[in-house]
Amino acid sequence: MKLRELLAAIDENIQLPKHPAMDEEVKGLTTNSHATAPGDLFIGMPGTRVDGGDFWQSALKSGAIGAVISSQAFEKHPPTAADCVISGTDMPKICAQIASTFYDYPGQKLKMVGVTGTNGKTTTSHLVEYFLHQSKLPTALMGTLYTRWQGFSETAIHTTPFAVDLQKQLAAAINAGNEYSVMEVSSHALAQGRVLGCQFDVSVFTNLTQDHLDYHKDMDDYFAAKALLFSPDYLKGRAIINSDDSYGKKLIESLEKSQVWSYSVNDSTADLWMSDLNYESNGVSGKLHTPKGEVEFRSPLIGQYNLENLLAAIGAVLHLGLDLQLIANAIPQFPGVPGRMERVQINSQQDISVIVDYAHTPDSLENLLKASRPFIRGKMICVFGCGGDRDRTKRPQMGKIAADFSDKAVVTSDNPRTEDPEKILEDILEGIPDSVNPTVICDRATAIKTAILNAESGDGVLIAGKGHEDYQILGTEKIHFDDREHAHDALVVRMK
Ligand SMILES: CC(=O)N[C@H]1[C@@H](OP(=O)(O)OP(=O)(O)OC[C@H]2O[C@@H](n3ccc(=O)[nH]c3=O)[C@H](O)[C@@H]2O)O[C@H](CO)[C@@H](O)[C@@H]1O[C@H](C)C(=O)N[C@@H](C)C(=O)N[C@H](CCC(=O)O)C(=O)O
Ligand SMILES: Nc1ncnc2c1ncn2[C@@H]1O[C@H](COP(=O)(O)OP(=O)(O)OP(=O)(O)O)[C@@H](O)[C@H]1O
Ligand SMILES: N[C@H](CCC[C@H](N)C(=O)O)C(=O)O
Ligand SMILES: [Mg+2]
Repeated sequence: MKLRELLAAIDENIQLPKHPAMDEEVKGLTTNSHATAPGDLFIGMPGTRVDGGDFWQSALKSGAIGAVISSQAFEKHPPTAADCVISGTDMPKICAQIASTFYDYPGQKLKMVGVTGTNGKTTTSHLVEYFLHQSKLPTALMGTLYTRWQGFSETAIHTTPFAVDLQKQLAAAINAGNEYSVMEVSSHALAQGRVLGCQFDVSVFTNLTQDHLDYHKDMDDYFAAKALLFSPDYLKGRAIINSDDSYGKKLIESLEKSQVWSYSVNDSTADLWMSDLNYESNGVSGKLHTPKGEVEFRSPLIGQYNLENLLAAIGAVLHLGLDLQLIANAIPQFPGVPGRMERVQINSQQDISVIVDYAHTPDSLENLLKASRPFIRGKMICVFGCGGDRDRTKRPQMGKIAADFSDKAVVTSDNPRTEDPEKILEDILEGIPDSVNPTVICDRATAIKTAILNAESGDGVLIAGKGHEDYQILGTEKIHFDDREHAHDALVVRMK
């Protein structure tokens, strides 16, 4: 596509330069001046540290045929007539418009499900993917763990990719024969307009509890970002919303009634709800009521929160036309999600249960501990930490929750990033009452080993915070680290 045609996609009133590059073919798009290849169009994005537009000269030097940048960057570094530089004001929107046009509007062609909320996005989107696959509908999944579809899987860098990568991946998904896409949409992505240009047939809201207050000003600001997924810019179909959540209720009130299917674990006024509930140590069973009929099912997923994820996913796929009985029949075989309540079991003689889980917020940690209690005969030992360079206010809260809901808290490092790991531990310990005596071991490998070796027969060791992650970020370095491997090795030593 020629640069002139591509820029016509921008709905802002921009001034196009009289430059021969305007009639050149654009070979690719980039938002990173360091990764610019000859023939690219460089899009300068204002970030939290710098304005990418300030680097247009470097991008042109690397072979970009042109650059689209913010008006601030344009004024700061005015181009000459020899440079093909265009300026605009709403850069996220401009970037999304260019990216979706360049990749031929994949976000409008696929049937799209977007899942947002503080917790449960990865689990819910895996359930949606699973049900669509059970119905033989080719589906792409994008989220925290990976972008994948049949025959393809790539580890994700962000939960929600930036616009250029996102549109490129959606186009690749279509090329590979996919008709559906289910994606986690983070609040960062919504605040930064990463998914503009996508039209969602279903938008799901799981819940809103504290996280990311390093990035969002306060909870209202955080909620406003999440709520964008339900605005006409994004949502073209059905909103599936958790009405047991207070922010979910608020969201429902802001939307047309006919647009929403609410879900609740026990409120019969919701569109999807459960009766005859029976929580068991290895799952939950009950009768599901939906706008498309009623059905009984048994789910292998533990805890009320996973039932909520299931209701959200069922609502989404019912709206897409899947058969309710087929869904109910498929639930018992759901294989689970890596790093979510994942058991580490080395053999049948193992005398303690060990579970790795991605709980890294106050709410998810509390949920994990409450949901695990019924199937642990002995004491519940919770190994956890908090990420560095992220919301600090959740640290003492998580400390208090671990103290309140487990029998032994083992406080350790998560991903310290550029913070002093000992300082993060201090922040966590501030929330732990004086009457409680936690074990504090900064080195995560040692903490896991100590917890597993000191546990008594029948105890349960819950290792929270990193789930599927196979790395630890220390400073700016990323080392290989997998909770499951460390737990496995410690169990081998224990069972010798
Ligand atoms: C807060 C946030 O989203 N930050 C992202 C953002 O970084 P930033 O705002 O600091 O970017 P910046 O350094 O100011 O640069 C701005 C622009 O200038 C460009 N640039 C910069 C320097 C240069 O020399 N040349 C150049 O072109 C950059 O490529 C960028 O496009 O843009 C970077 C590059 O595109 C991202 O890698 C970075 O993600 C950071 C690493 C991150 O950790 N993000 C997390 C918080 C995140 O997005 N998480 C959510 C999930 C949250 C959840 O669990 O719900 C996610 O969707 O993954
Ligand atoms: N619906 C839910 N409500 C509360 N907690 C949940 C819910 N679903 C999962 N959890 C807990 O939160 C953790 C993370 O779950 P999941 O990965 O599905 O959420 P996510 O929203 O994708 O998280 P992230 O934003 O970090 O990608 C799980 O390991 C579990 O402990
Ligand atoms: N998506 C989450 C990941 C947190 C995982 C945890 N292990 C940490 O490093 O804090 C975030 O961006 O806050
Ligand atoms: Mg996720």
